[in-house]
Amino acid sequence: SEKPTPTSYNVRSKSYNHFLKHLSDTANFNRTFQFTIPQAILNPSPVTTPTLREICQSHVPEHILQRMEEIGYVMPTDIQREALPSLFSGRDCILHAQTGSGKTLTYLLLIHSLINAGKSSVQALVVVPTRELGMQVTKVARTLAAKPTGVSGEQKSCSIMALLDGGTLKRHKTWLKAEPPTIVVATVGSLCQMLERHIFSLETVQVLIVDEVDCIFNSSKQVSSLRKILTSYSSCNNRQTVFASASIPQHNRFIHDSVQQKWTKRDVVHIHVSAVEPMPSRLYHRFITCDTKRKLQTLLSLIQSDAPESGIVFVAEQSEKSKKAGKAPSTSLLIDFLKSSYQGDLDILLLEDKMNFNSRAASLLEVRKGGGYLLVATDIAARGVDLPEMSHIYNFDLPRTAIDYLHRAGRTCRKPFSDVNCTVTSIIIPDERFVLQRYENELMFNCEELTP
Ligand SMILES: Nc1ncnc2c1ncn2[C@@H]1O[C@H](COP(=O)(O)OP(=O)(O)OP(=O)(O)O)[C@@H](O)[C@H]1O
Repeated sequence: SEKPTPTSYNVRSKSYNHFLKHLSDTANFNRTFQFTIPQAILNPSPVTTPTLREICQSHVPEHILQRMEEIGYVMPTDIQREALPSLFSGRDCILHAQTGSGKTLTYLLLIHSLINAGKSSVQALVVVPTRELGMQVTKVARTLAAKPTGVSGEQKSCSIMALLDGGTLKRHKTWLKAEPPTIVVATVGSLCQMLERHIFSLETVQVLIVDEVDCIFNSSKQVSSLRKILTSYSSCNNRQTVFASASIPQHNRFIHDSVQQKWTKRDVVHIHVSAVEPMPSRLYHRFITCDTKRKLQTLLSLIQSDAPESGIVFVAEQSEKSKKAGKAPSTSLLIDFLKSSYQGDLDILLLEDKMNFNSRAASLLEVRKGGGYLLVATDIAARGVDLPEMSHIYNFDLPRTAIDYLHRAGRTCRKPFSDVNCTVTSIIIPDERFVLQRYENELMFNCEELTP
């Protein structure tokens, strides 16, 4: 008998349709080639998109479906439409789709199709790379699990624990002993600590999600812990495993490794939406060149002329060399400069790795209140954080890699079904033009030059 092998689906994007149209034009013009495109591709019969309810109907409990609609999730995004049937069939899955495409709701609906809130055991685990993303996933999960308005009933709603770096593990220990939560959202470090101390086990976990999986596998600090979680503390045969990210470099290699290393089962399915368009098409990319000394002033002029609804100014983390030289970090310089020179209405906030956890949480709480702020941040804000009001991204320092560019840019354009355009502007020195060009080639986008 044949062994099942990984499957890869590429969901056709707009550009691919353009390509087909081009082929068809060429074929009609140059008939001697007898080149025909099947009618089913050229004129596909109109298909009505099923609603999220229709996709989830026989899998997800009714109160969750009601709640989902109450929040405003009615029609599925592409990744939800493509992935949910495979997920409900029980297959392990790699969710690979643009930033802001709705991967979180996709895996939360899977979780609700599998868990039983009446049972007192940890049944679902979501592993994330940062505390910030963990806080956000927990919030979305709790919002979805809350009782819909007007529904009283005796039904027990599931409890969700956030087990994140910087939290008080003592309180979690008591909670886990008294009544284990149904879903745990955890950062790799905190989870491993709990598992190593035998405070809880993954024996009862039916579904394990790893969000921003490439980010975790890229970090030498986190990778060995994640391997232990996937293979020593649990087995892929006893759970359904889902990996999610907008970027999975060398994904064929990654899928191969996932099977070889037993992170997933052999028949893992790779669902890749918008394979030829890695970033949302509503994003407008620009760059402006100036010398290092003019960067602050250039940023200020841009902010004043753009008047963003909300924006993030991304700054590189301070290098060891600069720290040793006793220099102030760029984040502090930038915050001081903006506070003293910016005359507009936006609140200026800071989010960086070296802030203590309470200050980080306070900054995030502030930005989640809605628009009207300018967040100066390191790449800690670049992964997964969902701020739907965000209209402008400024790369004060160019990201280190094309993948980092993609995730920074992806903090905008986060309203599915919206046609509002958002802008990413990189402030570069002349030598960096070549680097930005490389990102443009790799991510297939076009960056327009602004003249000062
Ligand atoms: N079916 C839907 N209808 C309307 N809005 C949706 C739907 N699904 C998700 N959203 C909204 O889309 C936004 C982006 O979703 P989400 O944070 O899950 O994106 P993501 O794919 O995880 O992005 P990233 O890769 O950046 O983490 C959220 O504000 C979410 O509420």
